[in-house]
Amino acid sequence: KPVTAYSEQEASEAAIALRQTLNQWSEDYYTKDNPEVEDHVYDAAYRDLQELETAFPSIVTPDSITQRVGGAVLSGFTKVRHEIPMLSMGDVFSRDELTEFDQRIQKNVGHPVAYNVELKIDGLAISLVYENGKLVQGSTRGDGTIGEDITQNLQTISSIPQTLTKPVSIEVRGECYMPKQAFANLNHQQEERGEAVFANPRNAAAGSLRQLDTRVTKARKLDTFIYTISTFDDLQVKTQHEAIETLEELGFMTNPTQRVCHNLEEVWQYIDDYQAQRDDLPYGIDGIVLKVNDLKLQSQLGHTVKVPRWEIAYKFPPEEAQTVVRKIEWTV
Ligand SMILES: CC(C)(C)c1nc(N2CCN(c3ncccn3)CC2)c2cc(C(N)=O)c(N)nc2n1
Repeated sequence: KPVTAYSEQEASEAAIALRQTLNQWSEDYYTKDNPEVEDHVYDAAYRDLQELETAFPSIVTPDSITQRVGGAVLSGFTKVRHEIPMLSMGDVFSRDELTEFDQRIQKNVGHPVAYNVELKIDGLAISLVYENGKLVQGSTRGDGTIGEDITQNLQTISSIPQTLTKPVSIEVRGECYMPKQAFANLNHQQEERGEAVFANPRNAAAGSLRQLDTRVTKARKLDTFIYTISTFDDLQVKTQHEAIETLEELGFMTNPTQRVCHNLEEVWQYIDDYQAQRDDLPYGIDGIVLKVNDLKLQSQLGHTVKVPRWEIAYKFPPEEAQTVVRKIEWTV
């Protein structure tokens, strides 16, 4: 019915219902292959919500899906202090060094440990803060202690939930990256426009996130993999593997390749598996990350000024650029 036929109360109720439907459809769109509804159905409902919110500005809520679109042009980025520093990662380049790492851990804790092994996504680290399940702040890693507030830019990334499935207050961290195909299309477009091309997907992601015009960020097809819960609400999580499963349950995009390895043989297998698949992955990786899986052991091992003692990155040799470019078909 025409929006003029609504009372304010009816408009508010209709808007709430539309938001829930649109959020569900949007969630399905990014988590399932077969989106539940046709685009035109989604667009019609989106337009209905916009009409209601335009006719009744008082019913607009900050988490409404209509508020996600980029539109603000920021004058600059305010600084954000990370209460829990975003640590660096030790990295090694040989299996012998990985063995040394494992020996050091076993000596320290007095017994063999299981590792959660993850791909090292070649993007840039971000932090997301939620209060009662609502996104309140998003920031870059910066120097690990002071980052930049890029909340509005992060809100344009569809895989970052505006609202979690549970009203928890947590801080999470992960990697923001640009998929290889989006990177190829962007550089193609940059060339067409006579603008500078980006050297690699990580630079393209960084440049897209540090945009003062959020509409540009929105157009850049960025994505995320979240891998850490920094502050725990009353979440019952005992291992890194469970933490990532919990992140997925909360509505975050997580990387599906994580694997618990009970010894280094299983780690070598994971490395062989993913070094072989590297060129075919839709996103860039520059190695793998080993993390002591048991969270109590992690805190027992602690960290040095900059680096946790309980994790290590094993870096792959740089991939030859031409193989990456050759693999990707230009889309016009
Ligand atoms: C939580 C810890 C500290 C163990 C941690 N830290 C990470 N990083 C820290 C250093 N970072 C960094 N960035 C710039 C300069 C220095 N260090 C960039 C992220 C991780 C990055 C990835 C990834 N890329 O896929 C990952 N699966 N797990 C991580 N886990």
